[in-house]
Amino acid sequence: MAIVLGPNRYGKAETRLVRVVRDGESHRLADLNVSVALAGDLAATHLTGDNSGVLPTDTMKNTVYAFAKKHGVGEPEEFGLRLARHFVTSRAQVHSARVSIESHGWDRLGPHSFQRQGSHTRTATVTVTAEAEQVVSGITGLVLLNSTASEFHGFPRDDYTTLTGTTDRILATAVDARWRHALPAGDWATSYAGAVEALTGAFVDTYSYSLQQTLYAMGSRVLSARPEVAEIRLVLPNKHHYLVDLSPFGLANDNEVFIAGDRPYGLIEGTVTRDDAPAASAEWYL
Ligand SMILES: O=c1[nH]c(=O)c2[nH]c(=O)[nH]c2[nH]1
Repeated sequence: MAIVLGPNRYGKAETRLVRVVRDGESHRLADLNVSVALAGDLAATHLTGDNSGVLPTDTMKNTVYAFAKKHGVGEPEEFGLRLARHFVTSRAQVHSARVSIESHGWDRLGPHSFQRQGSHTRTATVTVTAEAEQVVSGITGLVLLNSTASEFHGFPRDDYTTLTGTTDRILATAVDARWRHALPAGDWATSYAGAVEALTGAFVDTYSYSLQQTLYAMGSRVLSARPEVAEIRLVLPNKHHYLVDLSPFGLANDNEVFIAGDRPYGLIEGTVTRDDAPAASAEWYL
């Protein structure tokens, strides 16, 4: 009996790329999850650890970002073909390249503001006792992004601070909001639609120096627009987008190519309330 190496491949999975195209004031967005898998003459590394034919998966990731800058993204099929052809034609050991792409769609809210397509969830929680009824409405998973008009600087530094301040960054979050009604809304559908419009409108309109500032603007806009809402609680993950350093490849990156971070993320939480808001039921505080 002989033991032999069967089919194998390797690559970098799930490179999260956000490419901003800055057409003057108006921006466009590509948001991809790119997985590369190469196959070919790869026996040596498996059998003896000889890596002379093993293009690092780190290089594959860099290629995704560099190509996004150099050539743009275009349709995912086009971007995938460009990458796969590159790996097959540039390395003799690589006989096959598979590039799989998930492309997340975004709807436009403004020149540099977007709402991710897909599901967000409307929520409603009512609490009834002999004394009172409380209605809490909400939304979760509403993903919003501004590709500019966001800065973060002026923060304190200590021995562990490495973050550099920025005057132009992507600001993105998945809105998780709950608001309690002071008055029965009468028309719950109109109330909900108006609250969501206020949340997204404030996100779009606020030139942001911190996600905390945006949170307060969003909460205030809901209270201003909807007299029936007494108080709103917002939980906003800061979905970080890291600027890719393309200088090793001789490429500039003028806020065009980003790594969409996964974890960890900042989590900004806050309540915006009316000073004359009626008392909440105990459940609101749990
Ligand atoms: O809007 C922000 N608020 C923060 O508190 C913070 N902290 C951080 O590292 N980046 C950011 N961004």
